[in-house]
Amino acid sequence: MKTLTELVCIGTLALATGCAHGPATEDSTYQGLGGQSGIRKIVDTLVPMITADARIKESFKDSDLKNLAMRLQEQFCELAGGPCKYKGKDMKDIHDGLNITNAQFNALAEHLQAAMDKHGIAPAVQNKLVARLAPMQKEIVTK
Ligand code: HEM
Repeated sequence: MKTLTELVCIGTLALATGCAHGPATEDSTYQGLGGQSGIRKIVDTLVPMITADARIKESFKDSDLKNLAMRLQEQFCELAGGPCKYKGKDMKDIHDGLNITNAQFNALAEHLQAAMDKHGIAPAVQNKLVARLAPMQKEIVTK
Protein backbone atom coordinates (compact mmCIF):
# COMPACT_ATOMS: atom_id res chain seq x y z
CA MET A 1 0.00 0.00 0.00
CA LYS A 2 1.23 3.48 -0.81
CA THR A 3 2.07 5.80 2.06
CA LEU A 4 0.37 9.15 2.36
CA THR A 5 3.67 10.87 1.47
CA GLU A 6 3.93 8.85 -1.73
CA LEU A 7 0.35 9.72 -2.66
CA VAL A 8 0.96 13.42 -1.99
CA CYS A 9 4.08 13.25 -4.18
CA ILE A 10 2.17 11.60 -7.01
CA GLY A 11 -0.54 14.24 -6.68
CA THR A 12 1.99 17.05 -6.69
CA LEU A 13 3.69 15.58 -9.75
CA ALA A 14 0.35 15.34 -11.55
CA LEU A 15 -0.40 18.97 -10.71
CA ALA A 16 3.06 20.10 -11.82
CA THR A 17 2.69 18.23 -15.12
CA GLY A 18 -0.74 19.77 -15.59
CA CYS A 19 0.69 23.25 -14.97
CA ALA A 20 3.50 22.66 -17.44
CA HIS A 21 0.86 22.11 -20.11
CA GLY A 22 -1.10 25.24 -19.26
CA PRO A 23 -4.39 25.55 -17.40
CA ALA A 24 -6.06 22.22 -16.82
CA THR A 25 -9.18 22.20 -19.00
CA GLU A 26 -10.98 18.88 -18.98
CA ASP A 27 -12.07 18.58 -22.58
CA SER A 28 -12.04 14.81 -23.14
CA THR A 29 -15.83 14.80 -22.68
CA TYR A 30 -16.13 17.61 -25.22
CA GLN A 31 -13.97 15.66 -27.67
CA GLY A 32 -15.93 12.48 -26.94
CA LEU A 33 -19.15 14.28 -27.89
CA GLY A 34 -17.57 15.21 -31.21
CA GLY A 35 -16.84 18.86 -30.41
CA GLN A 36 -19.15 21.66 -31.56
CA SER A 37 -20.51 19.79 -34.59
CA GLY A 38 -21.14 16.62 -32.57
CA ILE A 39 -22.99 18.58 -29.89
CA ARG A 40 -25.04 20.37 -32.56
CA LYS A 41 -26.11 17.01 -34.03
CA ILE A 42 -27.08 15.67 -30.60
CA VAL A 43 -29.18 18.77 -29.80
CA ASP A 44 -30.80 18.71 -33.27
CA THR A 45 -31.87 15.12 -32.55
CA LEU A 46 -32.90 15.90 -28.96
CA VAL A 47 -35.22 18.88 -29.53
CA PRO A 48 -37.74 17.07 -31.81
CA MET A 49 -37.75 14.15 -29.34
CA ILE A 50 -38.71 16.56 -26.55
CA THR A 51 -41.49 18.21 -28.55
CA ALA A 52 -42.92 14.81 -29.58
CA ASP A 53 -43.09 13.40 -26.05
CA ALA A 54 -46.58 13.62 -24.51
CA ARG A 55 -45.05 13.74 -20.99
CA ILE A 56 -43.26 17.03 -21.61
CA LYS A 57 -44.26 18.63 -24.90
CA GLU A 58 -46.99 20.82 -23.39
CA SER A 59 -44.35 22.88 -21.56
CA PHE A 60 -42.67 23.79 -24.85
CA LYS A 61 -45.78 24.80 -26.81
CA ASP A 62 -44.90 28.53 -26.77
CA SER A 63 -41.13 28.09 -26.79
CA ASP A 64 -38.66 29.47 -29.26
CA LEU A 65 -37.09 26.13 -30.22
CA LYS A 66 -34.21 27.73 -32.14
CA ASN A 67 -33.19 29.62 -29.03
CA LEU A 68 -33.61 26.50 -26.91
CA ALA A 69 -31.36 24.51 -29.24
CA MET A 70 -28.71 27.25 -29.19
CA ARG A 71 -28.72 27.46 -25.39
CA LEU A 72 -28.59 23.69 -24.96
CA GLN A 73 -25.60 23.54 -27.30
CA GLU A 74 -23.78 26.21 -25.31
CA GLN A 75 -24.66 24.55 -22.03
CA PHE A 76 -23.59 21.02 -23.05
CA CYS A 77 -20.40 22.39 -24.59
CA GLU A 78 -19.46 24.28 -21.43
CA LEU A 79 -20.36 21.38 -19.14
CA ALA A 80 -18.31 19.02 -21.30
CA GLY A 81 -15.24 21.23 -20.85
CA GLY A 82 -15.42 22.77 -24.33
CA PRO A 83 -14.57 26.36 -25.30
CA CYS A 84 -18.07 27.76 -24.81
CA LYS A 85 -19.87 29.92 -22.30
CA TYR A 86 -23.54 29.37 -21.52
CA LYS A 87 -25.30 32.69 -22.17
CA GLY A 88 -28.85 31.62 -21.38
CA LYS A 89 -31.05 32.30 -18.41
CA ASP A 90 -30.52 30.95 -14.95
CA MET A 91 -31.83 27.35 -14.74
CA LYS A 92 -33.99 28.05 -11.68
CA ASP A 93 -35.55 31.21 -13.17
CA ILE A 94 -36.41 29.74 -16.60
CA HIS A 95 -37.99 26.58 -15.18
CA ASP A 96 -39.73 28.23 -12.24
CA GLY A 97 -43.52 28.04 -12.55
CA LEU A 98 -43.43 25.15 -15.05
CA ASN A 99 -44.23 22.67 -12.25
CA ILE A 100 -41.72 20.17 -13.60
CA THR A 101 -41.72 16.72 -11.96
CA ASN A 102 -38.86 14.26 -11.47
CA ALA A 103 -40.52 11.99 -14.04
CA GLN A 104 -40.43 14.82 -16.60
CA PHE A 105 -36.82 15.61 -15.80
CA ASN A 106 -35.95 11.93 -16.26
CA ALA A 107 -37.89 11.85 -19.54
CA LEU A 108 -35.69 14.62 -20.94
CA ALA A 109 -32.53 12.94 -19.63
CA GLU A 110 -33.61 9.67 -21.32
CA HIS A 111 -34.08 11.49 -24.62
CA LEU A 112 -30.64 13.02 -24.29
CA GLN A 113 -29.14 9.57 -23.80
CA ALA A 114 -31.09 8.20 -26.78
CA ALA A 115 -29.87 11.13 -28.91
CA MET A 116 -26.28 10.44 -27.85
CA ASP A 117 -26.73 6.72 -28.61
CA LYS A 118 -28.01 7.61 -32.05
CA HIS A 119 -24.79 9.52 -32.72
CA GLY A 120 -22.58 6.73 -31.39
CA ILE A 121 -21.32 8.53 -28.27
CA ALA A 122 -19.40 6.21 -25.94
CA PRO A 123 -21.28 5.27 -22.74
CA ALA A 124 -18.52 6.69 -20.51
CA VAL A 125 -18.77 10.07 -22.26
CA GLN A 126 -22.58 10.00 -22.03
CA ASN A 127 -22.33 9.30 -18.31
CA LYS A 128 -19.99 12.26 -17.80
CA LEU A 129 -22.39 14.71 -19.43
CA VAL A 130 -25.43 13.31 -17.63
CA ALA A 131 -23.55 13.43 -14.30
CA ARG A 132 -22.80 17.11 -14.87
CA LEU A 133 -26.46 17.84 -15.62
CA ALA A 134 -27.71 15.89 -12.59
CA PRO A 135 -27.11 18.68 -10.03
CA MET A 136 -29.51 20.89 -12.05
CA GLN A 137 -32.38 18.59 -11.14
CA LYS A 138 -32.94 20.43 -7.86
CA GLU A 139 -33.17 23.76 -9.73
CA ILE A 140 -35.48 22.46 -12.48
CA VAL A 141 -37.87 20.17 -10.58
CA THR A 142 -40.39 22.13 -8.50
CA LYS A 143 -43.28 19.71 -8.18
C1 HEM B 1 -31.63 17.95 -17.92
C2 HEM B 1 -32.69 18.68 -17.86
C3 HEM B 1 -32.85 20.05 -18.47
C4 HEM B 1 -31.92 20.92 -18.94
C5 HEM B 1 -30.42 20.75 -18.97
C6 HEM B 1 -32.62 22.09 -19.43
C7 HEM B 1 -32.00 23.18 -20.00
C8 HEM B 1 -32.66 24.28 -20.50
C9 HEM B 1 -32.03 25.40 -21.14
C10 HEM B 1 -30.54 25.56 -21.36
C11 HEM B 1 -32.99 26.29 -21.49
C12 HEM B 1 -32.80 27.62 -22.23
C13 HEM B 1 -32.77 28.80 -21.30
C14 HEM B 1 -32.81 30.12 -22.05
O1 HEM B 1 -33.62 30.27 -22.97
O2 HEM B 1 -32.05 31.03 -21.70
C15 HEM B 1 -34.26 25.70 -21.07
C16 HEM B 1 -35.48 26.28 -21.27
C17 HEM B 1 -36.67 25.65 -21.05
N1 HEM B 1 -36.87 24.41 -20.48
FE1 HEM B 1 -35.43 23.20 -19.80
N2 HEM B 1 -33.96 21.91 -19.24
C18 HEM B 1 -34.15 20.68 -18.67
C19 HEM B 1 -35.34 20.09 -18.33
C20 HEM B 1 -36.57 20.59 -18.68
C21 HEM B 1 -37.83 19.89 -18.51
C22 HEM B 1 -37.96 18.49 -17.91
C23 HEM B 1 -38.81 20.71 -19.00
C24 HEM B 1 -40.29 20.52 -19.09
C25 HEM B 1 -40.94 19.40 -18.92
C26 HEM B 1 -38.17 21.93 -19.46
C27 HEM B 1 -38.82 23.00 -20.01
C28 HEM B 1 -38.21 24.14 -20.49
C29 HEM B 1 -38.94 25.25 -21.08
C30 HEM B 1 -40.44 25.34 -21.29
C31 HEM B 1 -37.97 26.21 -21.43
C32 HEM B 1 -38.21 27.59 -22.04
C33 HEM B 1 -38.00 27.55 -23.51
C34 HEM B 1 -38.33 28.91 -24.09
O3 HEM B 1 -39.46 29.30 -24.02
O4 HEM B 1 -37.42 29.56 -24.60
N3 HEM B 1 -36.81 21.82 -19.25
N4 HEM B 1 -34.02 24.48 -20.48
